[in-house]
Amino acid sequence: MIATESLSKRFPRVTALDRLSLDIGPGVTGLVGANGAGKSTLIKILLGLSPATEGRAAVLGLDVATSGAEIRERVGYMPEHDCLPPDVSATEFVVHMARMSGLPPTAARERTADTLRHVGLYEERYRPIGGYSTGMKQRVKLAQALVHDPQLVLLDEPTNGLDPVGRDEMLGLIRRIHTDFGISVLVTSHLLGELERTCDHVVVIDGGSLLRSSSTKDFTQATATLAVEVTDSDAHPDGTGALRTALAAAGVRIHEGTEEGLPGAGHILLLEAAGEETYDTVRDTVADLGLGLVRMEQRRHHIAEVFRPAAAGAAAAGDGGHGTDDETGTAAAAGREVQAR
Ligand SMILES: Nc1ncnc2c1ncn2[C@@H]1O[C@H](COP(=O)(O)OP(=O)(O)OP(=O)(O)O)[C@@H](O)[C@H]1O
Repeated sequence: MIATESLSKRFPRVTALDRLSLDIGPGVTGLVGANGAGKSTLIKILLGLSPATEGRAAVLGLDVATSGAEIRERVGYMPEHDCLPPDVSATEFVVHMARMSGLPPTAARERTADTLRHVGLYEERYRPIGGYSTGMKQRVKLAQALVHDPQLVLLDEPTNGLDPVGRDEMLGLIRRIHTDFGISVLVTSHLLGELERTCDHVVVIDGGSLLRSSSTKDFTQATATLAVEVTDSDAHPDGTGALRTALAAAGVRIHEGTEEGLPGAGHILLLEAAGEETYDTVRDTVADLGLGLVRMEQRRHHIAEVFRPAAAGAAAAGDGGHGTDDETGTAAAAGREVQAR
């Protein structure tokens, strides 16, 4: 779908993209990076709207340097910033955009009705956009990107300014663009966590350079790590410490990593699960010590944790689904930590 080779964009005072090489296939791909990481610059180059300083890029097999118009015919674009005319209705605006994309009048009206219904704006479609909420405006921007039935859409920060409910709804819509219509998606965000739920593949950039590109599954793969939390007792006022010593004596490997920032951090032991018998060893050891077992669960990575220093070498870092803040840090902060290692 998208391929770049040593792509750079230099402005007089700043390098927005620095020898970026990417290969993005079909499906939903997240492009994550902090403000200023170079996401919007990359999108503008991919649309043929802004020339690269050096390197090459192709979208749907078309060279961005020579085939900008053909690319824009086949690709939808949802810009980051508010760019909607306040005095016209969603229907008028989206029909206009469909006509601009080359659809004949009847097809433009039909596609507009279908697309506005898909983004959940059917009832309000005749009201002027100026009276819309941020969430509704984002939906209009999404509708105009989809109306000409593109093969690929580039969505620049579509969840910007939305409250948590609006953000979840937008992420659901984005997912369905691919599942319902087979349209591939490149979606940018500065929030690592929201891409984890929405994307098949995640690309992380910082300072215009590639930090990592891999499937969401690889980012978040299940690890053979057990998290164990126990109560203290009169005999063992530091239950966690007593369990640590006893398990180490029983030959269980204990990870050094902790779960900073998570509820119960400091009381949770992270162990290597060598097999089924590790579960039995933990259960028996907890019982022998007379402690209460609060929980024992296998851990998964969250994307954000891939970038935490504590995660280095400790596949341990992770969360079983209770309380990791999906928005922990930005890609840039994360990236700097990665680079620092
Ligand atoms: N036309 C321009 N002239 C000069 N510098 C620019 C221009 N466009 C972008 N930049 C700079 O290039 C860098 C990358 O900007 P870009 O907008 O691509 O980042 P971004 O990841 O999309 O961030 P944001 O989410 O804030 O839009 C920033 O330092 C920005 O200030």
